[in-house]
Amino acid sequence: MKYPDNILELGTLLPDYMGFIFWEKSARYFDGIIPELPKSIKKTGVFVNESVATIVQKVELHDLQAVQLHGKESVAFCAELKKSLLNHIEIIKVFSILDTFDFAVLEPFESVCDYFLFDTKGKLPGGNGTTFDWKVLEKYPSSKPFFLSGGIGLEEMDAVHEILKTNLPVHAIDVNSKFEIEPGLKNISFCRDALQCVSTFNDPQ
Ligand SMILES: O=C(O)c1ccccc1N[C@@H]1O[C@H](COP(=O)(O)O)[C@@H](O)[C@H]1O
Repeated sequence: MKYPDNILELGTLLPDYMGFIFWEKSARYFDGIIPELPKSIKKTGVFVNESVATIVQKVELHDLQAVQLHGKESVAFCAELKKSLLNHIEIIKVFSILDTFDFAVLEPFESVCDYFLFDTKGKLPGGNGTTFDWKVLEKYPSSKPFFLSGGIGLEEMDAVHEILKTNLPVHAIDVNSKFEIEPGLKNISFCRDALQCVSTFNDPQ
C-alpha cells in the first residue's frame, strides 16, 4: 500500500493485516505517513535485509504491529530483533520456495519468529507475482502457523479454499501484485471480491 486514499478505502474492508514495503528498490516503496486505520488491522512493515535499528525506528514511527522479514535474515538477527521489539510485535519470517524446499531450515527459526510466510522464489525478493506448487507444503513438519503468499489472485481462490480444508496451519492468505491497478495501488473491487469469497468458505455446501 502506498497512497493515503487507497489505504483508507482498503481499511474499510477490514483486512487482518495491511502491508507497507520499506525496501527502497521496490516500486511499492512506502515513504509516507500511514493514515489512521481501524485498530483491528495490523500494520505490517515489509523489510529486506534491513538493520535492527532501522526496523525498530519504522515500527515506532508508524506504530506497526507486525514486521515481515523478506530477505536473508538469520536466526540470530530474528532473535535480536525480537528482543529489541520487546516481544509485542509479530515477527513474520519469509521463506521463498521454487519447486522443492528443505523444511529442516525452519527449525531454528521456530523460537525467534511468530509466523512463517511462504512466498515464491523469483528475480526479486518479493512481489514477483508468481505462485509456487503448494503441494510442497504437504511435507510441512511444523505446527507453527504460516502465511501463504506468492502471486495469489482471484483465480487462485478455489485452490485457497482447498488448502484451507487441509490440516495445514494456514494463518492468513497474503495478496499483493495480483490485486493492483499499478504497484502500490490496490484494486478495491478485487479485494472486496476476495474477502467476500473467503467469507463463504465456511458456508455449508
Ligand atoms: O512487493 C514488493 O515489491 C516486495 C518487495 C520486496 C519484498 C517483498 C515484496 N512483496 C511481498 O511479496 C509477497 C508476494 O507478493 P506477490 O503476490 O507475488 O506480488 C507479499 O508478501 C508482498 O508483501
